Amino acid sequence: MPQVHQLTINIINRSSNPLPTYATEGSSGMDLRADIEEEIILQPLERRLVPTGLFIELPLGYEAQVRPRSGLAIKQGITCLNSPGTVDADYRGELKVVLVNFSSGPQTIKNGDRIAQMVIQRVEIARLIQVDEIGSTVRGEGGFGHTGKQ
Ligand SMILES: O=c1ccn([C@H]2C[C@H](O)[C@@H](COP(=O)(O)OP(=O)(O)OP(=O)(O)O)O2)c(=O)[nH]1
Ligand SMILES: [Mg+2]
Repeated sequence: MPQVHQLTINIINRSSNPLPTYATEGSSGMDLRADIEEEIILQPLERRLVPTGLFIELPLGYEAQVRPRSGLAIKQGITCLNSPGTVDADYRGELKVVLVNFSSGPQTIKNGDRIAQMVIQRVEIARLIQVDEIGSTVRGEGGFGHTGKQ
């Protein structure tokens, strides 16, 4: 699968870990690594803001999504509490990951562990126009499971 990287993004790496990379040529996300001096032990249902040591300069019209890794979720019950985390184009602070432990036992995070993945996405910047009526549809106001389960 040929992949052309047309988009370049400036990033500062103050961690001792390598820059995030796409693990395979078809990967959507680049894994983010924990940049921590001491290991973190997350107790059941405990949440923690985990630093990455990364500072990104996203072009306007893009966002970065911080998403969970499925392996961590299924093996250790660890996920991103605010999934998907939204990194705004104008954010210049450190990229951090809001981890939570949904397992029944303590879970350990070590420096350099790949704790989440970052997906770069285009976003539309919309202008809202206030009106009194909006167009009708077949679905109408039905939602939240109104079409059933099967
Ligand atoms: O998983 C995340 C989510 C957010 N952020 C950073 C970048 C983002 O631009 C900023 C604000 O995130 P968000 O808008 O989700 O949080 P908020 O609670 O609305 O804070 P703010 O009032 O600063 O927008 O925090 C992260 O580093 N990781
Ligand atoms: Mg916000």
